[in-house]
Amino acid sequence: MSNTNNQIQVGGIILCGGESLRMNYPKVLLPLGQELMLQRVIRIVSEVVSPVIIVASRDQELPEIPDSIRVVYDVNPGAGPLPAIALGLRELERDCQAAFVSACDTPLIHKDMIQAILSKLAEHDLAMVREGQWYHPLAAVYRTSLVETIEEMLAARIQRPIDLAERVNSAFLDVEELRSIDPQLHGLRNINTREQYFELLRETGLEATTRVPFDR
Ligand SMILES: Nc1nc2c(ncn2[C@@H]2O[C@H](COP(=O)(O)OP(=O)(O)OP(=O)(O)O)[C@@H](O)[C@H]2O)c(=O)[nH]1
Repeated sequence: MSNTNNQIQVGGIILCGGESLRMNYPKVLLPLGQELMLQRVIRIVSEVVSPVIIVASRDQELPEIPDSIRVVYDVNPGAGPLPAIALGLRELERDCQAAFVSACDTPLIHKDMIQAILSKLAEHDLAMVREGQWYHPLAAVYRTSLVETIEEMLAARIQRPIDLAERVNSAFLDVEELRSIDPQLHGLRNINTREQYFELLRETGLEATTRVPFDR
């Protein structure tokens, strides 16, 4: 397992405190074969970085997760990704110089994509996937030293991760570059609706081994 980037320690932060409104079912608990969605994302992210922490909402149900995975809870539930990222960076700052940040709803995330993002960091403060005019702040690596800047932004009610990317020394991994290792960009595909979930089960062949918790 490699968890360093130019000799720095890189941890992982998985955000899972969203409301899952479009799914109308907790995404972290969605079965995918023998695993639940969050268990799968934890497994894959943990293959590349360590330690891995979860940022959750205090009242949400979580699946069983390995003892090595710490869970921290949103201070203001539903405040969105940037406060959750700040919380995760604070939690990791003693052990790590940077953290790979992921959503919990990108089940096809893979090792090669995470490593490609980490390799963009070099001397930058942040490395993020860019898709045309869109950015993927939850497919990105952030230095833990950014936490003060993020907290200042939040205090000024600036909440968009892209505003952070524009303020600091950022590197971008263009999706076209990513296509050389992941032509369909599976690693970025997020599952928000039941339709997308069923499509995923069909396309991956997981349908046969998955006990779906709601009617089709
Ligand atoms: N800890 C934490 N995670 C969040 C928060 N908001 C979103 N996330 C996570 O960020 C990722 C992307 O979230 P969205 O795509 O907006 O999904 P969502 O909020 O879960 O679902 P919708 O309610 O359908 O929008 C998911 O992994 C969410 O769990 C938050 O306020 N706190």
